[in-house]
Amino acid sequence: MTLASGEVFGPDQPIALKLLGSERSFQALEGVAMELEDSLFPLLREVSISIDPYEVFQDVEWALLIGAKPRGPGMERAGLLDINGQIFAEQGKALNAVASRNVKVIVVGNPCNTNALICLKNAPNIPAKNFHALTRLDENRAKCQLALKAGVFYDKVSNMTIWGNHSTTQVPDFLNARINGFPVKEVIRDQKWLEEEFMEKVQKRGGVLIKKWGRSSAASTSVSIVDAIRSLITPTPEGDWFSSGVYTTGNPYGIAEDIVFSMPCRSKGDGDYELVKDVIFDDYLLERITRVSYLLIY
Ligand SMILES: NC(=O)c1ccc[n+]([C@@H]2O[C@H](COP(=O)([O-])OP(=O)(O)OC[C@H]3O[C@@H](n4cnc5c(N)ncnc54)[C@H](O)[C@@H]3O)[C@@H](O)[C@H]2O)c1
Repeated sequence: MTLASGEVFGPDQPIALKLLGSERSFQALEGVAMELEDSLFPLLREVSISIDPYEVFQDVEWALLIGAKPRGPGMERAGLLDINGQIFAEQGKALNAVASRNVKVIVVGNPCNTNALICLKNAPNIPAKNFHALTRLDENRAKCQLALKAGVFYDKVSNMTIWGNHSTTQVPDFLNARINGFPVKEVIRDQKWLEEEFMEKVQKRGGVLIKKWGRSSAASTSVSIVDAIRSLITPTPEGDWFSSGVYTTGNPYGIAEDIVFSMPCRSKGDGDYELVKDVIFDDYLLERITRVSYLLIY
C-alpha cells in the first residue's frame, strides 16, 4: 500500500506492482490485488500476479523477496535452508535472466542473509552489490530501545549499525551509535544495561513478538522495507548511516569475504551505497563481530 501510494518513490513516479505467488498463496494474492485495485492509487498503473518468476521479474527495477517457507515445528535449520535455498536459487536465476541490469534486490525471507547470498550467486550478471538482506527492522528496534532508555524521541538516535545477521546472533552497535549527536555511552551511562539488556532485547525481539502475538511482525517489517528502499533513493543525511546486509567482498573492516553481512552504509540517493569507513571498534565489539562472521561461514 505504501509503495502504491507514492510515499516511497515520490508523487511523480508511476509504478507497476508484479506479485509473485506460489500455488498455495495464489488466491490470497488475488485478494491483495483486488484491495490494491479498489484503492484507486493514482500512481499505480498495473497490478499483475503470476507464479512464474521469469514472468514476474521481467525488467523489474526493485525486487522485494519476501515469500519463504517458515520454519515449522521440529524442522531442522538445515532442512529449512534446503527448501529456501531452492526457492532463492530459482529466483536468482530468474532475476539474472530477465530483470533490469540495474535491479536492486531486498531479501526479507529468512534466513535472509543466506538467502541473499544464494540469490546473488545465482545471478552472476547482476552486480553482487545490488543484493541486500533486510536488517533495517533490527536497526529500527535498536533505535527504539535506545530512545526509550534515554527518554528522547527516536529520531534523535543516529549512526545505528546492526552487524551481521538478521537473527539472535546479530550485533547491535552501541559504540558508534549516537543520541542527539553524542556517543550513546555519554548519554546512557549504564554499560551493564547496554551490554546485556539492550543487546538481548534487540536480538530476541522478533521471537518475543511471535510468542506474544502468535505470528511474526508484519507492520514494522513492512515499514522497515520501505525505510530500506528510501535509504537507497535518498541521500543519507550528513554524518549518518543506515544498516543493510550486503556482500562483504572488499569490505574495510576485515570481515570474512564472500558472505552477506549487515554493515553500515551511506547512499548518494542513486540506489547505490558505499560502506562507511569512519567507524570505531573496541575489544567488545570486535569480539562479537568476529564471532557472528564465524557463525555465518561455518
Ligand atoms: N528480515 C526481516 O527483518 C524479517 C522480518 C519479518 C519476517 N521475515 C521473514 O519474511 C518471510 C515472510 O514472513 P511472513 O510472516 O509474511 O510469512 P508467511 O508464512 O505468513 O508468508 C509467506 C508467504 O510466502 C509464500 N511463498 C512461499 N514460497 C514461495 C515462493 N517460492 N514464491 C512465492 N511465494 C512463496 C507463502 O505461500 C506465504 O504466503 C519469513 O521468512 C519471515 O521469517 C523477515
